[in-house]
Amino acid sequence: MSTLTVVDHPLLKRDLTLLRRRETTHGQFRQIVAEAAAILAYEALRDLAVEPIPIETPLEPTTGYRVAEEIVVVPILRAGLGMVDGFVRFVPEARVGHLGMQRDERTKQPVDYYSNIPGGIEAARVFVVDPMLATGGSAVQAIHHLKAHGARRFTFVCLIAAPEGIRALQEAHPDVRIVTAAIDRGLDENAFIRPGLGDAGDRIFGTGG
Ligand SMILES: O=P(O)(O)OC[C@H]1O[C@H](OP(=O)(O)OP(=O)(O)O)[C@H](O)[C@@H]1O
Ligand SMILES: O=c1cc[nH]c(=O)[nH]1
Ligand SMILES: [Mg+2]
Repeated sequence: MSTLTVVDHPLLKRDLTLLRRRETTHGQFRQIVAEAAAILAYEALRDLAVEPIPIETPLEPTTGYRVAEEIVVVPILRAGLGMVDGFVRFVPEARVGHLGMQRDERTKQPVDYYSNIPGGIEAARVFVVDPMLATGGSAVQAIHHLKAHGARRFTFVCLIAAPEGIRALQEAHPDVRIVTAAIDRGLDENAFIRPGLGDAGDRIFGTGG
């Protein structure tokens, strides 16, 4: 079974509180999502492989380290886009793929509308980012799609997960590590996470009225 990490950090608790609050503007929301994503990235990248390299300080030769793995970050559009900058600030060499998916409001099933996956993904560490893991349908389908492109090593990074989404993702893809800032109570009749933060995409981009 995959590992599930709930990142416990005081700044993340503060950020999540601001994201949940109704009165937070979309400008503030976007900035806070990026900051929270950076804190999550710090934890998600904890086991990144590094290799020793010889370097010279101004005083003498010594041994340094460089990242020894290919990294691919894949946001699930739209809302996942809000997490990319926070994530890649630690790994500027990462490639970024894009997967466009939108939940059908009636069926709650994800509908694919875009895919652009970088080559060489077979050997890469793939970090799929999306603020919300609700039913899990979007995450499950995204990872099926990436596996069909040859990807093998995954971490799914989100801000808020519902227990239903965690179960669905773990059942469909037991090999995928999940990193989240919070696990909420559950889904409502519209498959929205409660207490949640509302529609993440609309709140990041200022859409939805
Ligand atoms: O776990 P699920 O039940 O699949 O729900 C989660 C998905 O719903 C939201 O995207 P949405 O479909 O609202 O698209 P958007 O990012 O364009 O707003 C969210 O960003 C996830 O991708
Ligand atoms: O609570 C939810 C569920 C799906 N998508 C969101 O943006 N929020
Ligand atoms: Mg949305």
